[in-house]
Amino acid sequence: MSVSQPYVSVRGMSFSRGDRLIYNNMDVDFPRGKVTAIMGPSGTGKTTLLRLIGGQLLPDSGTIMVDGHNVPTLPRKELFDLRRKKMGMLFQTGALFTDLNVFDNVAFPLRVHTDLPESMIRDLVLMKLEAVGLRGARHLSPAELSGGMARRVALARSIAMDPEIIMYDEPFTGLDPISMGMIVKLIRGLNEALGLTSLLVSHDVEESCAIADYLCLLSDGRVIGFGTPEELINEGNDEVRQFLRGEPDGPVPFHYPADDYRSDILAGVN
Ligand SMILES: Nc1ncnc2c1ncn2[C@@H]1O[C@H](COP(=O)(O)OP(=O)(O)OP(=O)(O)O)[C@@H](O)[C@H]1O
Repeated sequence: MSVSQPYVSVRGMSFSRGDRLIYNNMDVDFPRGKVTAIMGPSGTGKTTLLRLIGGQLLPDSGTIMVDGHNVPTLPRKELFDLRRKKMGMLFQTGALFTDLNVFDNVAFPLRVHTDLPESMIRDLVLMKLEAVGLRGARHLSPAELSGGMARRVALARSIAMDPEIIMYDEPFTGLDPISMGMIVKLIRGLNEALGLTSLLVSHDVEESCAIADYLCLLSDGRVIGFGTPEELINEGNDEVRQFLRGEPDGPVPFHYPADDYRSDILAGVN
């Protein structure tokens, strides 16, 4: 799919881990102001793609334009500025600081990256906490929060600096259905309220279809489908439909590439 004004535009991008080619000359555009869910079999490279967009990993070749800046060639300082001013990231491992309370966790990026007076930081933090429904929980410590609340505080922290794009990696993992529903609603709501571009990596087909404007399906180092959930469910190729319907048998292989099984067993080495 070609997008008229993408916020992120990847062209001819290749990336390997050791001798494993994760991306092979990939092109993809992520539309501005929309929620795009990036999906695909385990180990395809979804998290890797977010890290490439965030400049934490460098591609072997190709361009990764974020709002007109080619991330892989940005000097260090400009990359930090881009990340700080425009990108919010919510990684599953992005734990809260356990020795800071909820308020101070959300205030942290503002205190580190801005010279704003404390009175303004207070207003901003309360605004972000209000947006995730936890203004009343600001004095609690992370140990006093449920998993779902902690995820919402992390979300408030990741929007503290008013990013233009926010990348979520598996934001629903480990949440009970109610907390999951709240996060789904929040991701969608924040996208609209703040005019964000959102990229969401998730395995949850139902939740992703419910909030995403577009789905981007990756397999074997390339995009195998890009479109609205309806388009892909109704018109996607066999591989796309296999994935969205959760069918174990189909064109997407169950096995990670391996040597011949029989010779592997007989070789007797690990
Ligand atoms: N730090 C690393 N060093 C070496 N290989 C890595 C590293 N991180 C990831 N990989 C490999 O890169 C590939 C892509 O990993 P990635 O985590 O991006 O996949 P994913 O699609 O997000 O998977 P999942 O859905 O299981 O989270 C995998 O084969 C993984 O084994």
